[in-house]
Amino acid sequence: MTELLTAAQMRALEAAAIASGAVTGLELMERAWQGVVAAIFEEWPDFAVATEGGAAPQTDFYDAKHGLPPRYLDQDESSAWRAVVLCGPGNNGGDGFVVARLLHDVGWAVEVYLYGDPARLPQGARLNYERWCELGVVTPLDHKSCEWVGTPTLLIDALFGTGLTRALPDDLQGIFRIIAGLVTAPYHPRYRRCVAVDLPSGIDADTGKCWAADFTSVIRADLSVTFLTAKIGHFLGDPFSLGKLVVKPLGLPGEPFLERGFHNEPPQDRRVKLVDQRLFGKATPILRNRLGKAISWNKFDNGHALILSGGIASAGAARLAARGALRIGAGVVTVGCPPAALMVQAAQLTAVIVRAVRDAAALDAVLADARINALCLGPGLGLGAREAALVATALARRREPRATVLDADALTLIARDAALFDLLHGDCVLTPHAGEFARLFPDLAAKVAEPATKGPTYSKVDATRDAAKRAGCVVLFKGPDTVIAAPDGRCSINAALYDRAAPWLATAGSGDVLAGFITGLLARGFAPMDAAETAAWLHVECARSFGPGLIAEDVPEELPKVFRALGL
Ligand SMILES: NC(=O)C1=CN([C@@H]2O[C@H](COP(=O)(O)OP(=O)(O)OC[C@H]3O[C@@H](n4cnc5c(N)ncnc54)[C@H](O)[C@@H]3O)[C@@H](O)[C@H]2O)[C@@H](O)CC1
Ligand SMILES: [K+]
Repeated sequence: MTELLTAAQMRALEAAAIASGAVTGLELMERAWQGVVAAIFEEWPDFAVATEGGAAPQTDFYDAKHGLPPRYLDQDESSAWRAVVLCGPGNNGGDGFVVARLLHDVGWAVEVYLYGDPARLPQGARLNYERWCELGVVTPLDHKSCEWVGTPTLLIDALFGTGLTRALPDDLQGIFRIIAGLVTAPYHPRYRRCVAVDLPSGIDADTGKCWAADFTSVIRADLSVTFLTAKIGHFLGDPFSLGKLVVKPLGLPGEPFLERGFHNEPPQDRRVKLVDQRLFGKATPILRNRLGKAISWNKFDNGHALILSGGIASAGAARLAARGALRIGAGVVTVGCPPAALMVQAAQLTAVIVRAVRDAAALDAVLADARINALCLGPGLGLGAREAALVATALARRREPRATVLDADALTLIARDAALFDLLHGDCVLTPHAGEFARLFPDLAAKVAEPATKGPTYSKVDATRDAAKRAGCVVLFKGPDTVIAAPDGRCSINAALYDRAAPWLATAGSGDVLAGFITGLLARGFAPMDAAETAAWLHVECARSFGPGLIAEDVPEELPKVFRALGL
C-alpha cells in the first residue's frame, strides 16, 4: 500500500532531504514545477506547442500606476494561448512563478498575479519571483484585479498548498468566489483548463476540509499535480474539486520509502495508507496465496461463514452477503433465517446451506459447531427483540470469539443499546455508512461535519480512528473515500475516486455484498483489518471491471474475472 502524507510529514521529509545535503530547497521547487509542467503537457499535448504561430506575451500591458488590466489575447484573437498564474505568499506561489516562466518559454501569453507582499516571500519563491519579473509583470491580486483573470486557456492555481492552516480571510474568499465563477463561465469550453499546484487552494491537505465558507469558493481544478505522494486530504472532503490527480516524483533519495515505509517510522496512529494493488504484490505473498489458493482440499479448512437473515420481505440482503462470502473463498456458507423464511431462502439458494434460526437459543445451538468461524449480522436482519438477542448471542460468546461482521440493522441495534455496544470485541468489523456512523458515534460525526474555522481540523480519518478505539474493533466507514481503522491506530483509505471512480457502485445491496466479502475473508483466516482492506479494494475492482449498469448481484459474479486479472 502507498503511504499518504500529512503536510507536516511532507515538510519533515523535505527538511530531512535538504539537511542531508542531497538536495536544496530550490532544486525541490524546480522538480516540483517540472512535474507540474510535464503533467500539463501529458494531459493536454497540444499545450506543449503553443509556439506555433504564437504571439509575444502580452503581460507588459499591465499599467500598475493606473491600475489598468493587462491586455490579453484570446484564442479568438490570436493563436497565442493565454495562461493566468495565480501565486500565493508561500512556496506554492514559488512553484507558480516557475511554471509561468516555462509556459512563457514555450510561447504562451502568461499573466501572473500575486496575493501577498513580494518582499515577504520565502527565499526560494522570492528568487523565482525575481526571475519572472525579468520576463513580465506581476499584478497584485485583489478585488479589482481578480476580474481581469477572465477565462484564460489555462489557469494555474498556485495560491496555497500544504501550508494553508487557517481560514481564508473574507477578502480572499471573495476573490476566490469571483475567479471560481469566471473560470466556470461557459466560454471556450474546449480549451479552458484549470491546474492546481499540489491541491486546489482553500483545501486542507490533511483533512480535505475547505478553509473557505464552502467548496463553491474553491477554484475547481481539471488537474491537480502533487509531489512525492498524495496527501490525505486528496482523498477526503470534496475530491471533485481536484479533477484528475497526478503524483510526480521529487527525486528524493530513498523515495521508494513510500513503498516500504518511512526510514524513521512515525507511530502507527499517525500513518495513513492508500489501499491499492500492492496488497497483492510481492510484499504480501501470504495474502496472495490465501486468496488465490484453497488452504486445503477440505472445504471446512477454508472456513465456514454463517450469515443471519431477516424475514421473507428482507431476505435478499443476506443472500447477497452469502454470495459474496462464497465467491471470495469461504469453504462453506450457511444462511440462518427465521423458520418462516426457510422456504424462500431454500428456493433461492443452491451452493449455500439454509438453516432455520428461530431465536437466540437456536443461534446458540448452531454456534456449538466450532467449524463456524465467521459471522455476519445486519443485512436485512430487522430491528426487533429477536434480532437484538441474536446480536447479543453472537457477540457474547467471548470465550470462543468468532470473527463477526456487523452491518446495517445490526449497527442500528448496537447504536440503540449500550449493553450491546459493550459486547464488541477485537474480532469484530463494523461497516457503517455515514448515517449509521452518526448513529453509532454522534459526537465524532458532528466533529467531522464542523466547518474548518481554526486548526487543526478533524477529518473522517480522525473520526474512524477514534471510533475504532472506542469500539475496540475494526471500523470501515463507507463512502467513495472508505476509511478503515483498527483500535491500534492502523488506518487506510480505499478510494473509489479519480481513476478508480465507480459511481455505479452506489446501488442497493452493494453494501450487503461488501459485508459478505469481509465475512468470507474472515472465514478464510484473514485478520479483521486485512479482511476489511482487501474486501473493500476488491469490491471497487469488481465494480470497475463490470462497469455502468452494475447491480448488486453482479458484484460477486465479477470476482473470478478480477482474480484472474490479478493473476491469483
Ligand atoms: N514540502 C515540500 O517538500 C515541497 C513543497 N513544495 C510546494 O510548497 C508548498 C508548501 O509551501 P508552504 O509551506 O510555503 O505553504 P503554502 O505556499 O501553501 O502557503 C503558506 C503561506 O500561506 C500563508 N497562509 C496560510 N494560511 C493562510 C490563510 N488562511 N490566509 C492567508 N494566508 C495564509 C502563510 O502565512 C504562508 O505565507 C507545497 O504545497 C508545494 O506546492 C514544492 O515546491 C516542492 C517540495
Ligand atoms: K494550489
